[in-house]
Amino acid sequence: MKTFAEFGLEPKVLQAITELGFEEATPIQEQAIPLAMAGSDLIGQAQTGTGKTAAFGIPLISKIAREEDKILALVMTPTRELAIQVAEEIGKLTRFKGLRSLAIYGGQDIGRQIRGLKRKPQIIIGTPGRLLDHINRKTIRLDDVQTIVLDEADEMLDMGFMEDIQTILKLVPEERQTMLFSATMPPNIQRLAQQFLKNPQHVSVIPKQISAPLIDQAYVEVPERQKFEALSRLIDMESPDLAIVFGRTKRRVDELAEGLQKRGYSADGLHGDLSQNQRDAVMRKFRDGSIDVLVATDVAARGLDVSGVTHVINFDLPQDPESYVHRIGRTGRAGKEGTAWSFVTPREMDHLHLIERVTRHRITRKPLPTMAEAIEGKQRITAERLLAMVEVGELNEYKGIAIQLLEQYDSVQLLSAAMKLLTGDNKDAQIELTPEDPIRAKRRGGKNDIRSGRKPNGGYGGNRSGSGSSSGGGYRGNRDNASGGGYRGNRDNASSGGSTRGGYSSGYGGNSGSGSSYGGGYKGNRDGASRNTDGRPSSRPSSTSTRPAKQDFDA
Ligand SMILES: Nc1ncnc2c1ncn2[C@@H]1O[C@H](COP(=O)(O)OP(=O)(O)OP(=O)(O)O)[C@@H](O)[C@H]1O
Ligand SMILES: [Mg+2]
Repeated sequence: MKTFAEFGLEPKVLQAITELGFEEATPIQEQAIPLAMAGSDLIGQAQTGTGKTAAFGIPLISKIAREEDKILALVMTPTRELAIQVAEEIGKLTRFKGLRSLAIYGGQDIGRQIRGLKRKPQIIIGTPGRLLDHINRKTIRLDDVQTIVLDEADEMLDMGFMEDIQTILKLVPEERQTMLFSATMPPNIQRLAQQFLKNPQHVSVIPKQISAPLIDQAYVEVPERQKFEALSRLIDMESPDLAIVFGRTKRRVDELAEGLQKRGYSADGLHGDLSQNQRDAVMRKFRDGSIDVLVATDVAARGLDVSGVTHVINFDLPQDPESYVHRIGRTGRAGKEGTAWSFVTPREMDHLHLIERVTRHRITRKPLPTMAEAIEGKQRITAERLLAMVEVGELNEYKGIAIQLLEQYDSVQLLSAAMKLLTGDNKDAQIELTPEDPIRAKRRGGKNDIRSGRKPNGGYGGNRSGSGSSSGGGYRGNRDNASGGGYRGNRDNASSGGSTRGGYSSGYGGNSGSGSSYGGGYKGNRDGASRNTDGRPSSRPSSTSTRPAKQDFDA
């Protein structure tokens, strides 16, 4: 493992890295940083949570001088939340160097962004739709850009982004460095690479299993109508510090968040029909721990890095295996362990097996948590809270009444009653969810396969639904229809199981792990899913809440 000092970085950048607490480079950083510093175009693939952001961020900022007053680097991300997060990380890395960076994404007041642009940032991190908007208004000019990064490049390739990205890339000088990063690199990435990259170096730090090694993956077979009960038992049993629950559609997410709240959980929902203010507020609450459970569509599947996420629960399986990999990758990051659970309805078992095949990982079947396990889990938490309170002390005001009560009642009886009150059992709240259709496994490969190069984003034979051609804009790009009319490519679902450990050694301090194995190409192709870009309200059909929620992406 290399230390960052070995990369020949300037002191101010090194200082920022130290401040971030990074001691050693992760494998992707070790491989990508020297190549990127040397100016190569790059395709970088490494498991979720292994520091790809810094792998491109460090070289990118190293190339820019503080005195510059033009946009010299552009990072594109598929979602607004990710743009914000990457901008923050770049902000931290440039803290001592004093570069200016700005996040540009849909849903935020454009006037505010224009004012930000007047401060002459050298680095822009944005979602494609809003970027184009600024380009068209001439508030952003890309004539001087020297470095372009597509974070979650494969995701950005999905229809709806491809054209925007092509438009943007064509506006950037030919003489530039272009880098693509993701944990998954379906073969169709090659198309974009051929078009826009020059002799790219491939850096792949992917062991045999594509999912991150520190994630314990399990699944539960559960009929659709019992899923909510299963979820609430699972949360009780596991008592996650922070959990992300993925639902297939916006409606699903709304209903789940509301149901969980009614049952007394501290939960909130995130999807693309919320205003950006609402989205920001939910993310803020989740990051600072004022909610424990984030219920989300795939808008939260890619790139988000929230420390303390111990559990990912796929309430609905994702449509494609890549999405599974990214969703569960919200836990088990930076050398920490995590647990992923997936709910699979009996008719979705084939789909689960597809995910297992593509990710080359067996997902362990587990029984539905029993009521007894759920109660035990809740009581354990209550007892922990109670004991923490004893530790803190400062109970003098309560001691008088406690002594009085103990004189009159049995101590076990009293404490049990207090525990019951504290546990706050809201199990009576009846929660009814609108049922979702099961996800069906699609054949991967075949003549429509993207690997054949015939269809840019074809996915497994023609799944990807025609999405709403909504007024003005609709979706661009071809995208075949998919089953279940009106759906646009939903792709969530996921399952998980079995403890997979070992393999890749992260190299972050304090994490066991064994040699990183490089190279294993992973060949899964993914189906495309549609989504609208931001900054184009017209392309977002109204009341899409019952559709699979891919359009949440971007901006
Ligand atoms: N060298 C390092 N040492 C310790 N922690 C690191 C190092 N590099 C990055 N990290 C931390 O690891 C976490 C994950 O990093 P990052 O978000 O860049 O992962 P990623 O590979 O982009 O994952 P994803 O595929 O999910 O987007 C972040 O909290 C980051 O600060
Ligand atoms: Mg990332």
